[in-house]
Amino acid sequence: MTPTANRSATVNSAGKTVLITGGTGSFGKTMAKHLLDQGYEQVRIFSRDEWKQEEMRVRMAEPRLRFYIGDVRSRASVDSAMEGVDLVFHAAALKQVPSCEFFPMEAVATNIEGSNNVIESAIAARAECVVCLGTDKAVYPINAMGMTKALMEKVAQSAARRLDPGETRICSVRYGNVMYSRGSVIPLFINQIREGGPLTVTEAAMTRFMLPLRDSVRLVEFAFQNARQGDVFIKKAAACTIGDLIAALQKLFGTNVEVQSIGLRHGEKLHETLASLAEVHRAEDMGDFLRIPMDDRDLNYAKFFSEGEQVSQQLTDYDSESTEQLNVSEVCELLLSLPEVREQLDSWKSLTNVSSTTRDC
Ligand SMILES: O=c1ccn([C@@H]2O[C@H](COP(=O)(O)OP(=O)(O)O[C@H]3O[C@H](CO)[C@@H](O)[C@H](O)[C@H]3O)[C@@H](O)[C@H]2O)c(=O)[nH]1
Repeated sequence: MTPTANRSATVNSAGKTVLITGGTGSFGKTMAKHLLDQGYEQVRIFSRDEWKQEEMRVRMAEPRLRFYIGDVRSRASVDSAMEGVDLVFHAAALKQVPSCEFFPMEAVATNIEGSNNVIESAIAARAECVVCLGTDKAVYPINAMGMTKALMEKVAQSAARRLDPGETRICSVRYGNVMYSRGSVIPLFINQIREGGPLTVTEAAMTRFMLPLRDSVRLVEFAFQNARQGDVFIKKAAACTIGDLIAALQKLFGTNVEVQSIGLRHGEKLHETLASLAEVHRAEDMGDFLRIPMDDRDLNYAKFFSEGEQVSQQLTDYDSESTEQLNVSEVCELLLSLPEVREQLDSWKSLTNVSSTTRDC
């Protein structure tokens, strides 16, 4: 990989309309606020849950925000929100590993067919760019969530391959665990600490990439500013073990609650991979980001045979075991940079009168 400078094309937000599918989730809410701050003309939130939309409407009280009830599984409902849209951030998905294991066809319907609906609708409406939000679990996938998100990338690239220059640009991003996202382990552990334990650990040696929500917004923004047809972007990220995450939380909250081992859940990996060796080989190093270009050969493989790719022996997968590892103090620092964790700590301190904790990590 040869590093190139970060290119951040300046984006003219004036007069632009953005559609965010799954817009009431953690990513959607943060991205919507960011886009409004950037001066976008209209931000459309597309999702299934009217109550979450109502909450967001009241809390943000912003006339440039528009709400559309719909489901990516229904092309008609996507089409009705797509008219006049310039940029699409496709975040709607089934993301919980265990539930996708038990209901794989639901994951197929939302993550694959739903993504196809969003992409085809955007192309038909002549949108400028679609960014599909993916996951590290799509690389060497072993669970239904990762498999369906891997196929979302393939659907995006097959559409990208048939488009002409000047038509809608289709790209994807992959990221690892978003810290404090809904249903994820950090809010779960904090809750368990507040209730006096036990902390349920699957496997202390497991590693996960740790990405603050603000970095997922940066990644998506970087993607639409820099995407060429069919690209996949990742943001370089540090990782830590789940054991160190627990140690950091105990340290911050000044507790020593019992830790109970529950074993790996269905479809879990010990370590996650953001880019496979073959992808690292093709990737363009863009500073904090990697661009993985799509393989744009057509079906006529024979003519490329003599140019077959050689993968260097020195390269490895870009995974959560070999990336930069955070120690307990560094995990504390990262946790303290999250407003949600600081809020939890403040209320915990006022409840317990514990003055120990935090800033001495
Ligand atoms: O009670 C628990 C629950 C989880 N874990 C571990 O904590 C880590 C993180 O778990 P979790 O926050 O549930 O995330 P993942 O299962 O890794 O998947 C998340 O991260 C993905 C990106 O990699 C997203 O796409 C998914 O939506 C999101 O659920 C994993 O190692 C789990 O084994 C525990 O130790 N104890």
